[in-house]
Amino acid sequence: MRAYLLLENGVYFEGESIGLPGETVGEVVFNTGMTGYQEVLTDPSYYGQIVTMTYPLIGNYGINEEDFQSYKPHVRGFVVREACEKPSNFRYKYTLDEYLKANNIVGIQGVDTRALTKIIREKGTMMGMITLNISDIEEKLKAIRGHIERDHVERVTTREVYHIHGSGYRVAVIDYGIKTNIIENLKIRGLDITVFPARCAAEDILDIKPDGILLSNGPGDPKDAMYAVEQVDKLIGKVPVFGICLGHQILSLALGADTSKLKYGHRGCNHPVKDLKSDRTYITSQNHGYTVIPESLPDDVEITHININDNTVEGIRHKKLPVYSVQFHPEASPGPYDTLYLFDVFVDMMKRRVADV
Ligand SMILES: NC(=O)CC[C@H](N)C(=O)O
Repeated sequence: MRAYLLLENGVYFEGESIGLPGETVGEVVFNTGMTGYQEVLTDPSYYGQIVTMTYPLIGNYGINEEDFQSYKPHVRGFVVREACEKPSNFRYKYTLDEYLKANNIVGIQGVDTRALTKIIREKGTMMGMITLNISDIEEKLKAIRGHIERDHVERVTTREVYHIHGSGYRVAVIDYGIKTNIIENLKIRGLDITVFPARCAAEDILDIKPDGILLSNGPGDPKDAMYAVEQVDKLIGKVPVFGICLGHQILSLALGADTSKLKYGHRGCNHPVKDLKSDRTYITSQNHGYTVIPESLPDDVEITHININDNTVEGIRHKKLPVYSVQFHPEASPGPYDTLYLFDVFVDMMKRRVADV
């Protein structure tokens, strides 16, 4: 079946429908990972976005039961050059097309994803639509341009508080749209985990007497989650706080800094990030469209990591309090394990604090 990807500037691409044959509107972004499409599909941070993969063959190792980053796909739409119909992998359970169909995700293949990516790189991220016909293009452009969403985090956060028993330090996790592998990395370290919804109150978190607090990744503009910023502000200085991606942005806002939108974001598995203290460069997994403005950081907060490609802020730390965060994804999934040690830094902070008290 024929399908189209229509961009808000009127440019469109013709292709073939994959997944649910239908119509969908979202922010069109690109991911440069050569693998990891299953993790990308199910990462809640992509909620509301039509994701295009720049690697031309997607689905070649299928979809398995082990690599999901949440219980369902959260992308608004999926764009590929070629969707592989005959995957080959011992873990493979579903083809990409089967998985998209089973989860009502609209997709398109046969798109010149290189040309599409060049447009986004030149003009910046824009809204778009996957649709089965473009006969009434003006109407569709109106729908695309008028599409506004502001409650991304509330759509993906947990509804209820839940607990995962562990024998180690007690960690409160605020779920803004958390990826499974972040929880997995806390579990591996034996931590006792309580996960709270995004709209939880700081008092409820402090009630469980946590040894540390983790602020998760999540979708959308951090400034749409000012309710979260207000609560995090009350938590700073109480116990160690570790922020990842959206958690890093929310923490930065709570510390008094400001954020802005990047032209086309960082999404992929090979973004070089320099740890300014050790002077080492790590290869990181990234998925973000917003960034912390360096000049806006208060004096008592220092930049710990920068992106080597564009010098944007990739990590911060409070100079006196046990508070730090990173813009990239130390939990990988997809991507390299270079920065898993950041979870050990968190455990160390809790250890030192407990020893101090
Ligand atoms: N992965 C994330 O947590 C993304 C953070 C935020 N939604 C951004 O796009 O910048």
